[in-house]
Amino acid sequence: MPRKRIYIAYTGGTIGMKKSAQGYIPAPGFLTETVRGLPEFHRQEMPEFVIHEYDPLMDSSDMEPADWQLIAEDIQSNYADYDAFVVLHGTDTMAYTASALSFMFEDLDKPVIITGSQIPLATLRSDGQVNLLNALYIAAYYPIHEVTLYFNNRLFRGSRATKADADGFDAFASPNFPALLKAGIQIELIAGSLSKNTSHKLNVQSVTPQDIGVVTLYPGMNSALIDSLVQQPIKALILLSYGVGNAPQNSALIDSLKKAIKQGVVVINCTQCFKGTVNMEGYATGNALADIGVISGHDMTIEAALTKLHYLLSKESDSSAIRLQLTENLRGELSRSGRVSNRSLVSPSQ
Ligand SMILES: NC(=O)C[C@H](N)C(=O)O
Repeated sequence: MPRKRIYIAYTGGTIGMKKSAQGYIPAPGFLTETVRGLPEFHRQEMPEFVIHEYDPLMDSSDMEPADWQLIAEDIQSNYADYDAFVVLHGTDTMAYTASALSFMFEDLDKPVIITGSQIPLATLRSDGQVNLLNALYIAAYYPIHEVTLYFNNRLFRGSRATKADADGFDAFASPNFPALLKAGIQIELIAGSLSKNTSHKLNVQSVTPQDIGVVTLYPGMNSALIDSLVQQPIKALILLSYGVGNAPQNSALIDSLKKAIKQGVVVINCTQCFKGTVNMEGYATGNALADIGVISGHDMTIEAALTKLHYLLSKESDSSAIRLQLTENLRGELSRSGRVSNRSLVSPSQ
């Protein structure tokens, strides 16, 4: 069997960084040179690969939607020439990019795996070598045709992943969906599928920056804070509520949200809990939100909710289409399928 060909897009992040007086910084050429010197990467069993280094290399904390667009277009322009794609990326916003790319790639039928490391590849005890080596191996021999995130021996669905540990090697989790694959002594497929999705042509939906508010509720929060936020020219507001989607039964807060929804702001309710799902029918405190037209974010991560909003607000101009698709399962990002209660579709003018 001919060796698979993999395109590595090195965008930046710790994996290729070098120590400087200001701390770790990305250094052009350094990752490519390091990989060239590591014999495991060039064994006969490994796929062939090319490394394309971005200019400038970025710490992922500096990334913006324009960078998601750049990565998507880079993969699109190399799509026909490679069997799979590995994106080397900083860990800080890796889950945002993974979610964004999941939505932007429509009809993806090749693997796109995002990975990186907590310690630079060229540093002793780095997790970069195993992460990159396994990502390449899995892309070649266990091709799962979706956007995924590989870290610390697990492959996650991109639209389900979240950064879960700031300084540990087990830095990512997928709290509401099982890992697609686990790499132990054996490589074990769990929730992933090796069957091809489509034979359609890849379509990349562009995203443009969108003004989106994100608010975490906390006991004693002054509703004037929400009121002042919804006075801003925002198109959507992600409310990180308590438990299964509850907010205080404070009439000033409900009135602010109601006013925003009337003005066309899409308000989506995600839980601030690490795991679990929103169910606004559960308590009166959640019901009050559903009644005014707040949309359930179900069990989406905040990364998925934010990037899905970018995707939908860039693609659609009709607000009821946006509201409907937010509750639908587009890329495996939420557990509930298209079934939605009519109340969550109350249009802003009603
Ligand atoms: N481990 C890392 O890659 C963190 C780095 N600040 C980044 O996100 O680019």
